[in-house]
Amino acid sequence: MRFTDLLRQEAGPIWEAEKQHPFVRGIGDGSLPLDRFRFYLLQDYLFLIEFSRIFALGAARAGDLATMQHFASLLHETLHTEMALHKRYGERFGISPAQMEAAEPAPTTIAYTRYMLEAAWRGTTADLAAAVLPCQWGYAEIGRHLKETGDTSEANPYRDWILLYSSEEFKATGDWLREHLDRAATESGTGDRERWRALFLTGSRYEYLFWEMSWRQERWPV
Ligand SMILES: Cc1ncc(CN)c(N)n1
Repeated sequence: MRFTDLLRQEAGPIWEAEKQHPFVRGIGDGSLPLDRFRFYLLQDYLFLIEFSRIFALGAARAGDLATMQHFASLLHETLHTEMALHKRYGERFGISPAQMEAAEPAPTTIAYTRYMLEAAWRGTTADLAAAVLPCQWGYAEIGRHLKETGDTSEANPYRDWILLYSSEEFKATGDWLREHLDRAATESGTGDRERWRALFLTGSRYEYLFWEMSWRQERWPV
């Protein structure tokens, strides 16, 4: 069994809780209140800016040209394809990209992005892959799940979200990160694999928390 399959198996209950989360279900059937999606959109825009820095670090750290190219294309996809989706949704809400960029990050957005950035900054490109896999692989899985079970008609305001995250192009980004981590796992000892396991599980929990934050429209208490 692939190392990343073992990680996915262990994180099963967390990933299932994500699929059952009212925010995710609401995207799927289009019932999510718009103010909750608007909150998510701004936080996710800020999230993606920090997320992009992680891929830039991956490119800088890469041990070979092919790995550098993969991280550079992940960086490009995030900055140009994913963020373009967010900008289009922003337009529908009458929010400009500059306003999105100036939004105040909520506690969970800061905690999650800094958690990943720290792992990427201190570790190897395999550590980086373990930390970001729950994002790329997780969104691809949720996107596919919602495409299969949800409403992708024009009536669903979140249709474009579902279509992007269920696309083959998006799935390929997570597939490559999995291969990168699996390759490292075959050449590493228990200590490394344990660290990657912890990064993957904590990342998965933060993914859940991000839905929860958006559902509750989390704010600083004081
Ligand atoms: C919180 C979160 N996690 C993952 C993704 C997919 N890159 C995202 N846009 N936002």
